[in-house]
Amino acid sequence: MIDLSLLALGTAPIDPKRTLTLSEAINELPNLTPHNISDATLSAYLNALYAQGRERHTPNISPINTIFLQRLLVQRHPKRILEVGCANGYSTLRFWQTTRPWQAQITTLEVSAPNITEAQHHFSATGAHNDITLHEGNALELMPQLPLHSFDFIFIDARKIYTLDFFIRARQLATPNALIVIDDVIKFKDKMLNFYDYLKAESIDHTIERIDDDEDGVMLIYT
Ligand SMILES: C[S@@+](CC[C@H](N)C(=O)[O-])C[C@H]1O[C@@H](n2cnc3c(N)ncnc32)[C@H](O)[C@@H]1O
Repeated sequence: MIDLSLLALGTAPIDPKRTLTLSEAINELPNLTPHNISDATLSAYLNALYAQGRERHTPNISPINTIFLQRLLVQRHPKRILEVGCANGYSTLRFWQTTRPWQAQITTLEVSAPNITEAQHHFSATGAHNDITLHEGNALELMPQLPLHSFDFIFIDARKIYTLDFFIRARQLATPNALIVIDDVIKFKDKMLNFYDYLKAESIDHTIERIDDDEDGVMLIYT
């Protein structure tokens, strides 16, 4: 388990109990250009987006996983991030929130049309659209079209049975010394057994971080 006391980021704390609805959060956006959205306002917006996602059973990264990933980003300062599977854009916006100080560019891939529409809406509402590029379609087809060796942080969180296929493509897109993070590797291990077999067969070093008690865990692979 992760020691919560180690996770302070120096940003507004995540309070998943905050009771703003998403429309209230949108109304709270200050009358500034979206790019100037404050971290506290962005946090309130994202807490509301997360709460709405829970109601709709959107499988967003959990609050503790969010903090874990944000901490990784702060440690590694990636300049070009690739995400496979953004759903409503929650995790993408958390990545953006964290990397705004050094203006990382984020590319995210999503296949579901309703999710694409929703994510684009939230990227625009927060002003993140200048730093986030959403490619629409099947990541298995999109990834080979992206520039090789160009992403220094890659987060894989799409259809679990294709984890091995995403990973093989991700390795080709990763820079030297990149970090590839694969979500849900404990909870859905049975859906990615060929991926585990591949890691073993290829002797690929990996570590698994157990994030919370419901068996949510991420795998970290350094290239
Ligand atoms: C677990 S959700 C992503 C959640 C998001 N990362 C978050 O934490 O906010 C998985 C997403 O991957 C998308 N997806 C599944 N298979 C995909 C594929 N082959 N290509 C692109 N997106 C895919 C789904 O439509 C879904 O929105």
